Amino acid sequence: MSDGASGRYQAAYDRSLSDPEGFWLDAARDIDWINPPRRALDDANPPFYRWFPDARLNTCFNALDRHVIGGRADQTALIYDSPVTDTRATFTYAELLDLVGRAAGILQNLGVEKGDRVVIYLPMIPEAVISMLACARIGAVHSVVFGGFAPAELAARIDDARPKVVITASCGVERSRVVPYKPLVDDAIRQARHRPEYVVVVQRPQAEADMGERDIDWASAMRPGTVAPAGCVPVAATDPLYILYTSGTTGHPKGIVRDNGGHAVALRWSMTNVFGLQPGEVWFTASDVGWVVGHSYIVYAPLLTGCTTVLYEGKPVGTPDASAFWRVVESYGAAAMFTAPTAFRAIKKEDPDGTLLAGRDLSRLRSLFLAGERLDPDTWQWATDRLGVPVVDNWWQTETGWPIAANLVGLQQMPIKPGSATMPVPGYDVQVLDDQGRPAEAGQEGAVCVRLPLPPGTLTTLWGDDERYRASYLSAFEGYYLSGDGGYRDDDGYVFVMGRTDDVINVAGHRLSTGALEAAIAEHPAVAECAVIGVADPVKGQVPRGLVVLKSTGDAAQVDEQVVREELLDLVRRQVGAIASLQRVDVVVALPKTRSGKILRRTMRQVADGESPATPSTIEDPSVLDDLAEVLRS
Ligand SMILES: CCC(=O)SCCNC(=O)CCNC(=O)[C@H](O)C(C)(C)COP(=O)(O)OP(=O)(O)OC[C@H]1O[C@@H](n2cnc3c(N)ncnc32)[C@H](O)[C@@H]1OP(=O)(O)O
Repeated sequence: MSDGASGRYQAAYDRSLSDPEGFWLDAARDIDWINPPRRALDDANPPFYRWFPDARLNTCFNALDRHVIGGRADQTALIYDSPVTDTRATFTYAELLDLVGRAAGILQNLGVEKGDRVVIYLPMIPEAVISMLACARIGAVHSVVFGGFAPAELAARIDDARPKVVITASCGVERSRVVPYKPLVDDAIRQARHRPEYVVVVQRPQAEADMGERDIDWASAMRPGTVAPAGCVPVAATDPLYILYTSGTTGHPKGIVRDNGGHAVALRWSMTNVFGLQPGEVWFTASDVGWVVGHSYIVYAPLLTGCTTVLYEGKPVGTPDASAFWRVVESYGAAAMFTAPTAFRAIKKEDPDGTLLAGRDLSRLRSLFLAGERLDPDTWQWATDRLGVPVVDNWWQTETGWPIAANLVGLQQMPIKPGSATMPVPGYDVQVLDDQGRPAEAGQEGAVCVRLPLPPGTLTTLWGDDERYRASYLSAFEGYYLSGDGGYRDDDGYVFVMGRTDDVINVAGHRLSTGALEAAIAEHPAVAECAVIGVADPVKGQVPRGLVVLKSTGDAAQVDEQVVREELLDLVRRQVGAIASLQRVDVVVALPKTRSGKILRRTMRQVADGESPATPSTIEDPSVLDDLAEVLRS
């Protein structure tokens, strides 16, 4: 081990694995409990572990009420900064508590009770934060769906979560267009088998929505005096706080279940020990509340810590230019910022010399954190040179909810190695395993796994599907959580994560299933077979590319290939969403497959990325791959 992995970090890490009870019961002291935990881990039913099994709390109380009671009533809790609507607003802890209490009261009046689900399909507006906390306040389970998903994807989530209420807005505002959300919700409910009882609508002036019988106007319902604020409903630490859907290898999304108690303890601990933030400081995460980074580090962790959090409705470039982030950091005196590498690649492309930083006072910024996809060394170097603060890569997933590997600047900053997320975070016993499940040598690539039990705050199961949870994550290697990412650890124990080992792709930090994109393409009547692969892109990391084989008989045989290509691009946008837009579609004669019929997507991706992979020994017909090489490399 290098000096970097000694001292405070190593002591905390070792204790977290040798004495998880003591470690996490100590961390739990930073949370206000109704019944404090006497035990940390319940391991009576492996592989289903539960944290703080005898404790009760309310997550919203910890995020709001206790700060108001404890003297932060007049401190800004939330800053809303929206360059796309030219709006800025601030909410103190007392104001946010008042709004959340009223929103929770509305939900209760609509019959939402502890354990009921509420789907939230909102853009980056304060009502998104208010709605999440309102659910937490009454013990309801929220499921936020990213606004870039199309109605069919929203419908799949509605059918799985079976919400009593959907909360939406009349529209979202993108860089160059207004996206009406309400018609998308109406369409999704038409497509879904489950019928939510009510849709609560935040009307925005950029595009007002038509209201129907089941629709409730947010502003009228929230008017002071109209609704009694709801109090905090006690829940078990093991009760679900939220479901967040993520892409798996098939088209059917996986509902990650997060509990209340483990989540509150882990996020509060991470905010100070991983990210180095203290109560009262300003924190800026540029992501979306529809992703786990938004859940954990726009909403819950900063508010559980008593920080001020920035909710930014804009882009890194184009709203209005590549100085947008610097303006926000300067305006609010952010102590740290968190975003995805793709955002920095976009800024670097627009302003390679960082000229737009000139004259900006970023003196309060101590660190920049980047996660959501691999941080390439070039982008790390560019950000480090321009900002002059530690640029900290951290690796984690929707499933874990908080970092698995990071440079823990709050606990002990370690030397940075570009391309590495640094060391495993306390609580995570990270192991790289070879095909046979044996520990890989230092420097040898393998499957990045975490020995069970996972620490508090990580997924407890998949919503309504324990068996899929087991099959997806726990069956590859007995006693380990399979992350789905490949990578290695070097001689110093540093973790290098290189990318997915399955058919999940990462486009601009958005995790997408090639299966979902292929399902959309397969709906076209002229398509006989198809494959989607993620190919390297200098800004978005990866972009999806389609390869289709057309039917050779019947009406479909007469189609114009160019027309089909355009229809397929449109079909994917309509079925999955704009974030999944195919970079291009090629019509090919055949797709390379194994003798058992599995399409060789990984091999095609490697060829498309300019690599020369060995032809797999299981290939059915090597000439198919040879014939495709030119198309893939084009
Ligand atoms: C560690 C755990 C995790 O991994 S959690 C996931 C972390 N990932 C992230 O935080 C995502 C980071 N990426 C981003 O924030 C964006 O991609 C950034 C970098 C800002 C670029 O945004 P943008 O230029 O819009 O490109 P994009 O590829 O995201 O979008 C493509 C098309 O989709 C649209 N879109 C996007 N968001 C929405 C939305 N909320 N509602 C409606 N539409 C949306 C965009 O407008 C864009 O459309 P178009 O193709 O231009 O017509």
